[in-house]
Amino acid sequence: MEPNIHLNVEPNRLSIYNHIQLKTKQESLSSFFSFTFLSKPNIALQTQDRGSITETSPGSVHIIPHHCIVSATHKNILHLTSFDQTNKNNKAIQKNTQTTITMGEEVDTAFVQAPEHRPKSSVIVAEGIPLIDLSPINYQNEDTLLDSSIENLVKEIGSACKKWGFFQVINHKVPLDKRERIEEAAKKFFALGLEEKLKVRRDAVNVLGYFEAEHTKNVRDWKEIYDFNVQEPTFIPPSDEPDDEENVQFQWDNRWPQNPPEFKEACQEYAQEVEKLAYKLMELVALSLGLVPNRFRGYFTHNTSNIRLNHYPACPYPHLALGLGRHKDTGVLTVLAQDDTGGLEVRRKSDGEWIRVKPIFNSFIINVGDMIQVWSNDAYESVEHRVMVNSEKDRFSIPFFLKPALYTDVKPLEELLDDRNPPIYRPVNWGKFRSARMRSNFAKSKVENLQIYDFKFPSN
Ligand SMILES: O=C(O)CCC(=O)C(=O)O
Ligand SMILES: [Fe+2]
Repeated sequence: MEPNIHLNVEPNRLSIYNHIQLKTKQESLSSFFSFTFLSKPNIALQTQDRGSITETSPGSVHIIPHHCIVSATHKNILHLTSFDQTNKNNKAIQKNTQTTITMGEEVDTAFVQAPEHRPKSSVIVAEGIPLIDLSPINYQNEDTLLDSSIENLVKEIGSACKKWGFFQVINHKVPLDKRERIEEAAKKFFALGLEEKLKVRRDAVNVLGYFEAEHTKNVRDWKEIYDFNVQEPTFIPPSDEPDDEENVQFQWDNRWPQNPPEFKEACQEYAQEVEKLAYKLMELVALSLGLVPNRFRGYFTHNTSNIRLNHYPACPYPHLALGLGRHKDTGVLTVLAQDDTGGLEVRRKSDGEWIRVKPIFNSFIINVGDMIQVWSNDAYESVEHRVMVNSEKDRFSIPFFLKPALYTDVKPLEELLDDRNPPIYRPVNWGKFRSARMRSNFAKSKVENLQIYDFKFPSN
């Protein structure tokens, strides 16, 4: 019987990658494929029976069993021959079917990280970031926290902020149903066709909405996002000089999609709950620095806090790209809900290793942003983190970014300073800092974007 090659070409949704399933018709053990690669290397061959992957080089020939999946990470011209070997009267008969196919788009180099920033194949999860139980604050009815009964909790928060800049919390009082509702709404939104999502696309003027081309440190992230602001609509500009160009640059209105219909409500209800948690955490942070619990409250009257919905699609080259490149959060504090896929990595302060944050059901990941670093005069540092992608599963996450009013001049807090601890930062105008950082997220730019250390006084 003549063997047949069945080609089943399945382009990836982002159309960067092709998988081709090859099957001989009769699937007998004596049928094989032979491949000749005429173009670039980096085809992965995966035989379904053994699941092994072989890297190949141009021009090589591979004979493999009757059923396999070929994945190309570069544009490849592939000459395929399938043949059936049967032994008739001790004579090998070889019947060939030949096909030539072109498969795989080029890897889009915009997504490719420099070798030193690519994910490692081994992942460290051993000693994770601290897990903190917030139940002690749930017994308090007062508006602001009372120091005495939560001494240990305050210590735990302080030490996590110092050592890691990151921790996870449980028993946080954000209702699970509200979280599940926004997670569902996010999934439905991202599942819409691109044309639909582009109706609420962010641009250089409208800074909120959908965006699929975010760059971190000049490399494109493997993700799509949707941003909305928690507080609408008062925006008091960064400076009161009417001619200051920072004042007119951006349009801050939320841009709600029509679909799914419950999207806006799900987002707003969740935002209220997670915002309450963020303020409680700020009280704990204040206490841990020896400040009065409501020390930070005033900065958030006209806050610019926002929520981001992140969708990281499965990626055909997770060894080259990142869902989100290494970065520090610019705001005050981040409260992040990640799903059960995993992928967030935190730079361990003690040795610079990347540590994977293990997903824990119904927990939140909290991290210190650049503004706490400045207020605390470096007692608590904003720590680098990044997101790995994988080739099998999409990942969703929802960070809430607590951010002050645009006009806030953030500077080391007087109460924390003395002769031995002089201020190491000059004031950072939040609105201007944020604008400068946002401009760099749209596309590749020639200069490294503004960082918080640019505000440090020169050391002698
Ligand atoms: O998706 C994540 O786990 C992290 C997201 C993040 O770090 C960010 O959006 O700033
Ligand atoms: Fe982040």
